[in-house]
Amino acid sequence: MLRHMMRRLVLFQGQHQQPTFRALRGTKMKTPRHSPGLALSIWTLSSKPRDFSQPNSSWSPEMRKVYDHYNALCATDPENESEKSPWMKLPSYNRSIKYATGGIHLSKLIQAEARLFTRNVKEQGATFEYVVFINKEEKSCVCVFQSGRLLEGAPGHVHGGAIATMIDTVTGTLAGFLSGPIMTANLNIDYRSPMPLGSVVLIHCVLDRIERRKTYITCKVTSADESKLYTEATALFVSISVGHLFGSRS
Ligand SMILES: CCCCCCCCCCCCCCCC(=O)SCCNC(=O)CCNC(=O)[C@H](O)C(C)(C)COP(=O)(O)OP(=O)(O)OC[C@H]1O[C@@H](n2cnc3c(N)ncnc32)[C@H](O)[C@@H]1OP(=O)(O)O
Repeated sequence: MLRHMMRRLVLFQGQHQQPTFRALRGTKMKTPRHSPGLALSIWTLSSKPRDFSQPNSSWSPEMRKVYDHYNALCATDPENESEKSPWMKLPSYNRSIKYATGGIHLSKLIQAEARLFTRNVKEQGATFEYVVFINKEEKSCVCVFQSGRLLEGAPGHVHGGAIATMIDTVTGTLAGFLSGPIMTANLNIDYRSPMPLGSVVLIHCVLDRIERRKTYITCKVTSADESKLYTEATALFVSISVGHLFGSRS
């Protein structure tokens, strides 16, 4: 049954689509088309998992302020309803499989105890608090990230591995949004200044280019007011078939 359901995963290509999923009848898995168009993966069942990117009591006033700023950009102007905002807030689940409609059911069948690295601690605010906003027209995104006390590296500062995790997550989210199922093939990071623990930073990512199965993303991490540069990175994601994750490359 599981194999049958996995076979029904297909890719959906369409400019300016909201991240909703649609039942398709294809039985063969397809690899994504490699244009900068937006691509989303789909399953056939439907259900709504918990969105971890909603504001919570651990958020500092600064985190809330920046979130409110980008959230407002997502709203459609009531005086010009025909013009939809290019910005959208992405939901955030505790397993990537849950992005697919029906994924909440599959997540109970496939390694039910597994959790996304960045969403695996119950205590709010202790590790990674973040929200990703995508700009569909610019093929870019901004992540508002507040680091928690359990992410310490150098005293009082965020661990470089935690920063790398967030860069991988946000560049990977943009690449996945644009190109469908992908895996990180290469990540280059320059740490420019130490990031204070507990601070709110912005992770800005933009599509550099897509070449065949390769999606290249560039990334900058700055302070919330964008005056200070913390980190710069480039990332390469390679499109995969779902079979790549389940032992078959067909
Ligand atoms: C609304 C929905 C939004 C979506 C919302 C999703 C949200 C969800 C949140 C979580 C987001 C987390 C994102 C984290 C994602 C990981 O962290 S993934 C974990 C870390 N990565 C891995 O474990 C990958 C391990 N490596 C592999 O599996 C394989 O090496 C790869 C990367 C799939 C490539 O293997 P392959 O498919 O056999 O491809 P291959 O033919 O070797 O290479 C294809 C092309 O890529 C090039 N290439 C491959 N590797 C490299 C490399 N290292 N350097 C340079 N070039 C390379 C090749 O030269 C080739 O180039 P061309 O010939 O086309 O020019």
